[in-house]
Amino acid sequence: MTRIELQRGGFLLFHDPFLTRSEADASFPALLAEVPFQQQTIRLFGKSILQPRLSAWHGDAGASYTYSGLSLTPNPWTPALSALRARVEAAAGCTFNSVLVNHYRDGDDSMGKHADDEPELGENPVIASLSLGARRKFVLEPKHKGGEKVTLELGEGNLLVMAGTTQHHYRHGVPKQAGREARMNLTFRRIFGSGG
Ligand SMILES: O=C(O)CCC(=O)C(=O)O
Ligand SMILES: [Fe+2]
Repeated sequence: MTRIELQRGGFLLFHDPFLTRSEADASFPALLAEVPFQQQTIRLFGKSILQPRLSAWHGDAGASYTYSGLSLTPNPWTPALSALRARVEAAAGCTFNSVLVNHYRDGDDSMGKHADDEPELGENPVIASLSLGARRKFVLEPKHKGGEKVTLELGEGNLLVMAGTTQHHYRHGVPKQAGREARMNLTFRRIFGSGG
């Protein structure tokens, strides 16, 4: 495990490898079979846009979150998601009540730069990000001037934990990368409020 202190504040814990090869190889098809992936539409500047990836949100019944004024109820935990949650909680040393699962079908799928800083996640969220399948560049860069850019290759069952004030000072994303095979990423989170 490598600990990376971020210059502007916050830190990363990088476990590479994390899952064994056989755990990672078994998890990918199990999740494909169990998780109801959908291409979600988001509204941006008054326009409806299809997200460039598939996703699904699972969690405890109380862990609802509010998005564009809607209170969303998570899908229930599946066997593969519960097993991975237990594995990730043991490594992170904390508990999670929800997970956002993203499926990048190929190198054309991506995630724009953002910070996971919704109020439901609390002041300094611990976000544990497990990646399966093809490795993709994960870019973390400061929101404001000063501070370093960090690029990691996430995939093949490795685990990145973002903690401390990381979400206050940095944004992260997964750019397009031509020719890459399918990848899945699970960000385990703790949602506060609504009894969760
Ligand atoms: O796919 C990744 O590695 C990043 C996912 C992410 O940032 C998120 O779900 O908030
Ligand atoms: Fe994120």
